[in-house]
Amino acid sequence: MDEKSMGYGLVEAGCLVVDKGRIAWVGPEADLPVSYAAAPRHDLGGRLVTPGLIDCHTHVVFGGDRAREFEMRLEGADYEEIARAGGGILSTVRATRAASEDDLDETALPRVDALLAEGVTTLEIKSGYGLELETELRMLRAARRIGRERKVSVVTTWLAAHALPPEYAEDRAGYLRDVVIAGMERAHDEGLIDAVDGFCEGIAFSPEEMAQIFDRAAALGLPVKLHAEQLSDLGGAVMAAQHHALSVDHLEYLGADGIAAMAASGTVAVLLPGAFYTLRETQAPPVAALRAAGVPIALATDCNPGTSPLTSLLLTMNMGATLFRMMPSDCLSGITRNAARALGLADRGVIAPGLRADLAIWDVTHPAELSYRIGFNPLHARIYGGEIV
Ligand SMILES: O=C(O)CC[C@@H]1NC(=O)NC1=O
Ligand SMILES: [Fe+3]
Repeated sequence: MDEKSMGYGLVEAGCLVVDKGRIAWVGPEADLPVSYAAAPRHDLGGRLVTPGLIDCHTHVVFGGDRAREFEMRLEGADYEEIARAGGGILSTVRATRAASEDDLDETALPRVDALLAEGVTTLEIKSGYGLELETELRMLRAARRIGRERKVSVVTTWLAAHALPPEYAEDRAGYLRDVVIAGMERAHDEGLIDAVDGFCEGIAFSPEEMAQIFDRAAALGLPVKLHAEQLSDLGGAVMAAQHHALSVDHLEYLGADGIAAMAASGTVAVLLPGAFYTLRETQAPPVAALRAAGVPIALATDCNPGTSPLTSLLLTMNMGATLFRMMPSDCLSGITRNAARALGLADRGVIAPGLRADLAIWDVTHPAELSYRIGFNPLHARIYGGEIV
């Protein structure tokens, strides 16, 4: 089977030139320009080279864990019983509010290291477990610190519109005004956020509430993205596309109007099979309709303690193929080119001259192995900004 015909864009017997952290040239070794003939060489032994992996949707910074809740669900407890027993998002909020920046950094690093071990070179990290200003800011400082402590690019996202905290149970408008919007302005002033997100769902925030937040984000020059149509179709994707969102994420219940709006706005569909799997959801996102409409499709771990305690983009690709029927070449694009697009990053995600030399080198005989194998990591080496790390 001709691998090129499977949409990988493979270059056989290829060669690439790295200069000052950027890709200077890429192509068949036989075509290497003479000017590079004397450059120092690393023989990769014919191994597969892909762009470095990009996890474009994670909640990897948080306090505590939800393992007991996992047991309760298996014992048959429903969402209400778990909430009454102090479970759910708000149990992570309590643990995160009680955690210092050091605690948040130290507990996130093992999760981040698991992702880097599979070739991740860019990582998106959201706030959203503070639901009050100081903790939201502390989460984001921990996220920025991870980008200094590890050879990885960290992109941060404001997600105070994740859930309504108990202290605002009777005052939604006050929470949006005094925490979500005022906090977004403060985080932006401190250079702590690169984008704004929200959870648009019956148990969280409405499209109308999210539109208020997105209007303010646009005034600050911040791009937006949205968790939408995960459990129902409230029209969040249509609203997000009307606000030129970088991406809309989850999308199990996305309808034709949302697909059309995303196609028109160039918004990326970020699919999160880890949450679909953990919640034992039965409604898969409309992958074929998204492809037919030309909507770029990305995949991400959605690493979070409640619905997707997943720290493997390789397993995420396998789930995208097996659960959502995506082709392995589309799964690979979903964690490279389209994931970069979901973050608004035009300088990575593809191996091309001028782009960052963020690369992953693999011990596989066929690119499809990256989606095919379950629980096996064939990474040979990770290259970040042109350096083997
Ligand atoms: O349960 C949690 O901790 C997060 C749930 C997670 N957040 C969201 O917006 N959708 C989800 O599945
Ligand atoms: Fe999420």
